[in-house]
Amino acid sequence: MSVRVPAKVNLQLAVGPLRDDGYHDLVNVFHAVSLFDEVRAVPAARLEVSVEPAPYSRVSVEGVPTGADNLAARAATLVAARLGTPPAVALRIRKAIPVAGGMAGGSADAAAALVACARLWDDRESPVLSRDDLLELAADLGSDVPFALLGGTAIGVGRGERLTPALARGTFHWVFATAGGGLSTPAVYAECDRIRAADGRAAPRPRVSEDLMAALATGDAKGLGEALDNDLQPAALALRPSLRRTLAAGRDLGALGSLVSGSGPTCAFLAANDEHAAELAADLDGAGVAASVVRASGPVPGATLV
Ligand SMILES: C[C@@](CO)(OP(=O)(O)O)[C@H](O)COP(=O)(O)OP(=O)(O)OC[C@H]1O[C@@H](n2ccc(N)nc2=O)[C@H](O)[C@@H]1O
Ligand SMILES: Nc1ncnc2c1ncn2[C@@H]1O[C@H](COP(=O)(O)OP(=O)(O)O)[C@@H](O)[C@H]1O
Repeated sequence: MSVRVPAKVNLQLAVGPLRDDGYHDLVNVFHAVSLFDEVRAVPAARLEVSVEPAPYSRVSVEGVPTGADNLAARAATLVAARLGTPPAVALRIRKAIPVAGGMAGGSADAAAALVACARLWDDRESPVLSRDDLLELAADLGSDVPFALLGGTAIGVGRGERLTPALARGTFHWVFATAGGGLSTPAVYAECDRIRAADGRAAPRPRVSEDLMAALATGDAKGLGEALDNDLQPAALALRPSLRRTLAAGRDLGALGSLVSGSGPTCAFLAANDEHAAELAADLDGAGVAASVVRASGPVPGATLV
């Protein structure tokens, strides 16, 4: 059982105030891009996890847990518990999504494991677990996991787990600049709170950008580039100042828009078309402002059996 699952970039990440439960209310416009992890689920005596870079990928998998705390292993355990079966599976993860890069690679692997294990253990004719059940299990695993199941382009509210698909026309072409070493998501949210407190600014109520929605609905890459917005970006830049140079290089090289993806440190650049993306990727690579440069397009579907 093999499942392919995409990375995401956040087209808009509007962060509201810190809630009592430690999370922030968001408007999170997710966009799935064609950079894929693959999770293979093979029946085994007990739960096992292995993690390796995907062929031709330059992703470092150092530090990714291979025990019960791997998000894919947690997903398998949840599915097994719901179906009353032992979690007897070996999960073979091949990563092309940067680790701790703000592209939700761990969440992607969790979504892939949910789909693979449900397929392995659930009744094919009359499944116990519906699509909604899987979305619920996904939300228990993490705020970004439901979107990795859904894919496409979608607006997430609440913690980011309550999704509505967004109308999007055509294909958008992206270039991603990865950084050596990740950023911790909780640390970036905490830095965002700290900066806001120091500025004496109350967090505004998050709202969807109308300009962004219009650009998506009409397939307007230039409009989309101008509407990209991430409230976590100042915090990511404070924690990793070198990203300023990366973003500036992309802008100078003619990207239609640039931003830090989610909590970073991966930077995303929007190109006008495929050819422009190829040029931009080569130029960014030459500028020496990133650990690696990869191209991808979106939207693409969520976790899919292959
Ligand atoms: C920032 C975003 C943007 O899509 O993604 P990444 O850049 O990490 O991929 C997400 O909000 C990350 O979602 P995810 O990585 O699933 O986070 P979770 O496991 O649910 O939460 C990890 C921690 O992030 C913080 N968190 C997460 C979501 C949210 N709405 N408010 C928060 O404050 C909390 O400190 C929480 O303890
Ligand atoms: N399958 C997995 N792949 C990647 N990281 C994982 C996985 N399971 C658990 N983790 C842990 O989650 C952390 C965040 O991973 P990731 O989802 O790649 O980043 P981000 O939240 O920035 O998108 C990693 O540093 C790692 O310790």
